Amino acid sequence: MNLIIKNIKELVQTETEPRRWVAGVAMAQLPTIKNAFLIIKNGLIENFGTMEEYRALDDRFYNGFSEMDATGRLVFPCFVDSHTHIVYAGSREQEFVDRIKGKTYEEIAAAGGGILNSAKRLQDTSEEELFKSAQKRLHEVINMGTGAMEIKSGYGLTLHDELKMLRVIRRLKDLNLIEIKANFLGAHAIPKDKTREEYIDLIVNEMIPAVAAEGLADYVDSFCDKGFFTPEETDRILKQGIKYGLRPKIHANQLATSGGVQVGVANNAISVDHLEHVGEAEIEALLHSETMPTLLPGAAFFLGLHYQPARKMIEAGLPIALASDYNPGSSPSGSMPFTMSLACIKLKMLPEEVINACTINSAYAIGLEKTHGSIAKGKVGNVFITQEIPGYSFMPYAFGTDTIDKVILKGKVFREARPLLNDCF
Ligand SMILES: N=CN[C@@H](CCC(=O)O)C(=O)O
Ligand SMILES: [Zn+2]
Repeated sequence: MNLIIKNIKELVQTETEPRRWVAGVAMAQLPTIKNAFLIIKNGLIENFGTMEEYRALDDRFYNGFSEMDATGRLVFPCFVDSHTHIVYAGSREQEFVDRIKGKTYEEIAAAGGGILNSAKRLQDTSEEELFKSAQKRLHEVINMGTGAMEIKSGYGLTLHDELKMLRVIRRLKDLNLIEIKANFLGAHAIPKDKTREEYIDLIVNEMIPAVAAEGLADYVDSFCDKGFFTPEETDRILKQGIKYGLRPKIHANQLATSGGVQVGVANNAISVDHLEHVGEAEIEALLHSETMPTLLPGAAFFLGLHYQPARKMIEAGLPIALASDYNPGSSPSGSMPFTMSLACIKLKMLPEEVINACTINSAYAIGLEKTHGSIAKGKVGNVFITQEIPGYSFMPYAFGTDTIDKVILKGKVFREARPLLNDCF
């Protein structure tokens, strides 16, 4: 679809020179254009600039385009959510209540709850049912401004069920307008009926070759953490994934200083995610890498863990990406606006830093920095228009408030304007 958005109060995250990511002090710089226009043609960003520049254009080229007026509103590139687990069955609010009463996430997992609880439910659920519930979650997050995402397997834990999850992800990819990357997370937990050795052999010898044979995944993951997979086990799994064309993208250092960051970097992971436990050695390893440190403050918030040392990382010169970690156990929300608020409030990141972390840097974390994550000519026309708000810092400031008015995917309106509650009176 062809669309012109005019009179934009501020067009956020504009880009004229391609960037892979932004790091260190540059994270606090956010390019924007005030009083702007944006043109989307055949689903791609065709042009943008000031309204003055717009008036100088020859409008014969834009005959027949739909028009929108964004007076008082900001336009952002859609968020890229680079870490989710939205294919799952059932929910885990009983564990939520158990944690309120004092149990820890690790205690619940060790007693057969947690990931194993979700795996049991997923094994008992058909592919069709899984698809329907994941599709609902996908629509939910698009309405909150997400325009590209990564989805993991990891609640199957058998060859049959891991493939079932990945086929659901493929179907989501095929049937939706947003770009989706699939991550094979067989190494999420050890199932009860297998020893560690048996299960890791299964991942390496059967699951990875089968996933690759059907072309079902872009990435290979491992939950490299205390009580889950060791760096040595992770290294074996990642190397086998690489052999089968899957780039590593892993869970690391959520529960302890696990060695996950180093094993990820050593295997050229595209990102290492969570990072509650990060010290000098991890920062040093990341500084000399092409690996995007990805923070998931929603999981730290929900589990009551201490927050990631974002300031220390940025001051050391690192880039940071942020993602929702939408999953039933540690982050049952896929809201990128709330992720931004948490990162500002708890990680002490600036609004400019969180916007960079949720757009261009998270696009890099799923290999989409050339097509998503900024307003640049030729990139995919996935944008959202805000309600009338004072400026971009209002979004993370007004936590929990729905500040989005419309979501546009490839130039098509996905979410129509919804009045704010105030407008109803
Ligand atoms: N940390 C590992 N995996 C998920 C949680 C999975 C679960 O508890 O179901 C996460 O990213 O937080
Ligand atoms: Zn995760």
